Amino acid sequence: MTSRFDPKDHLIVALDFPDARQALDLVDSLGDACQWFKVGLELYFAAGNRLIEDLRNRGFDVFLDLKLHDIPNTVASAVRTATAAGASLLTIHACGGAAMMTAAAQAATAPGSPRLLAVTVLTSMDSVELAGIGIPDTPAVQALRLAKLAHSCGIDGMVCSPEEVATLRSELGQDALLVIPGIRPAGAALNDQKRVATPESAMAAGASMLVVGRPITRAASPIRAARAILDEITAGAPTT
Ligand SMILES: O=c1ccn([C@@H]2O[C@H](COP(=O)(O)O)[C@@H](O)[C@H]2O)c(=O)[nH]1
Repeated sequence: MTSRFDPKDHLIVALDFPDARQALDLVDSLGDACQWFKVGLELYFAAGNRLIEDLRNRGFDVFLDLKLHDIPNTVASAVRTATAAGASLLTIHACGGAAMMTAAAQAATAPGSPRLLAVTVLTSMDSVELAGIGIPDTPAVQALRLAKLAHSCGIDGMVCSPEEVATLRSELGQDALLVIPGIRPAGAALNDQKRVATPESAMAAGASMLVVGRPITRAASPIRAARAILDEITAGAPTT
């Protein structure tokens, strides 16, 4: 039996707020339109595991975007303690290398562990910024290199920009979990994002899930913005 496509399973709203009250006000304003919420560094430092528990108690799924990057032992230990928070997804930085990612993957085999996502090249970076940190390749080349490395280390999925998603999908196969920020509806402000695409084109290129922050959270009507993006997700999703 095939399960019915529901665009809510493919949209993660980034709760980039300085405190729990503002984050939960936004969540409340969306009603039941969205199922997944991302807690990043700003909100986690302010609200911690209690907010994750609160979101879970309301029936939502949580993506904890802490982008862990340290020596293997420290990252593996952090993955173990992060498991207690109850998030379903957790990020590490792929540029931490193979030993770090392998240790993280092993730590995430315990029951109740989140699925791990390796961040390849931040969507705010272009070739000039990569050159500035000593990487002469394009973001596309670097993202594919890091995604393959993460895959070989047993990491569940990858974060990349919409510009790389088609290549990663074809190289890593249908089972790879490709989670894509840098999403901007046509005409939306780019803010600090450099490698972007619309929700519809990111889905058509093979994205598993889209991460959207400001185009929803800073919209005059967050729920209207979220519904428009959900419609685009449906329009871009493969029909088979
Ligand atoms: O490469 C990356 C990795 C993570 N992010 C996060 O996604 C959201 C995007 O927010 P917008 O407001 O839609 O730009 C944000 O929380 C980032 O920390 C990313 O943008 N790029």
